[in-house]
Amino acid sequence: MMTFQLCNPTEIRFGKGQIATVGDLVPTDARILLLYGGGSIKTNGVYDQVMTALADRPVEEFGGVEVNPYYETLQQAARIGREKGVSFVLGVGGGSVIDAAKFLAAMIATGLDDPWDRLAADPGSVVPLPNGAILTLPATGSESNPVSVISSTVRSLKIPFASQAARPRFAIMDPTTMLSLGRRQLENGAVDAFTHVLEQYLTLPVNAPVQYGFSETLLKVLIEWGPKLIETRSEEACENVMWAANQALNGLIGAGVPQDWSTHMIGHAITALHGIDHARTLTMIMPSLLRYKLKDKSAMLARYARNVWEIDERDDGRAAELAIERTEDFMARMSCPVRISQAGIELDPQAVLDHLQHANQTSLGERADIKGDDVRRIIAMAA
Ligand SMILES: NC(=O)c1ccc[n+]([C@@H]2O[C@H](COP(=O)([O-])OP(=O)(O)OC[C@H]3O[C@@H](n4cnc5c(N)ncnc54)[C@H](O)[C@@H]3O)[C@@H](O)[C@H]2O)c1
Repeated sequence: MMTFQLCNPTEIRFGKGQIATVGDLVPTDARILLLYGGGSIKTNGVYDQVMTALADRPVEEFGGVEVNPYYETLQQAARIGREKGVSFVLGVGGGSVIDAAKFLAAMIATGLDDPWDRLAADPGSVVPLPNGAILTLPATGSESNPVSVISSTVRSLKIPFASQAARPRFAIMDPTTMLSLGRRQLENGAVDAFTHVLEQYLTLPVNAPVQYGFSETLLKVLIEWGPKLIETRSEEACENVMWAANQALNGLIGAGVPQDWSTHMIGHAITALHGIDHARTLTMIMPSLLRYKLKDKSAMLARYARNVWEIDERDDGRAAELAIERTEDFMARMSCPVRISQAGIELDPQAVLDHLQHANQTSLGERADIKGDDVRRIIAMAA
């Protein structure tokens, strides 16, 4: 196992009715900035639940955070936050809003009107305001992890920023908030969580049976309950997908193991260039990337084939191929594109490479050996 440090101080409150307890979690002297997105929280009752729970507390609001949140919008929110003397940021929404809340907490703390370069250079150098999360869409794990993925229109970039100090103080996860989600968002959520597990699991094998066993359970839960969630939206399905998506990216399964993230970095470039939903950019790239790296990843792919897909095949290479086929089938069953053309776009590989260059992501993968020409070949395979 590789050495690791793991500290996840986010307090989780999971289950129906937990939003009512948010007042116990925000410091009593806090001036709160409630951050939200397109307004679904105002029609599905979540906003009312939050405001009722915080009825006697000073709350400022900022709505309109976009899907794939824009830095330029957050600059406006930061100005308001500073003017109003905000001391706590509460993100209520999906991964976009929660990423935005964490990043905004750092932006306000810098005291700068344009802190992009400072935060891009070293996000951990800023002690952000404390923040909390009320999750309404399970997918990203953002509610208890240190990452914010932020887009900039001015820079035409979408990049991740990671700061341990930005982890939310608490994450409230009420699976009943998922009942107002559209089918596409549910599909996206389940496959996004699925790819998060794969990017931490399908790498170089090390001595990590705990992490691998946990990953395999999460994958099996998502394979079973993802389609059930779409078909039934049952209470059980909402609970299982919400909890699996959180556990998929809260630091635990990635501790002590090599990680890949190349599909995500290419996917971020595709969203920046074509505005495609995050999860769908992953499914259109990942099967081809796994095929391209089949040899390097064959030991873990073969383990995945046997332990997750129950493929009875003695030859590792063949088992790996079959596991990729099953992965692709699962993504297609979740109505996600597994080829770039299925998303109706023409992707310019050079534009993707330029994005990766600007984002300082020129050596991808667990071995840092996926370079520009490899990305071109993967995109050609995924066409
Ligand atoms: N922080 C991380 O570790 C991490 C990991 C993966 C992805 N991301 C980023 O997260 C973003 C995607 O987040 P997401 O997939 O959670 O989706 P999202 O937050 O972008 O939300 C998608 C849509 O669902 C709507 N929505 C949210 N909750 C709803 C509800 N309960 N009812 C009805 N509508 C609702 C939103 O308003 C939005 O229109 C991307 O920018 C992606 O890059 C972050």
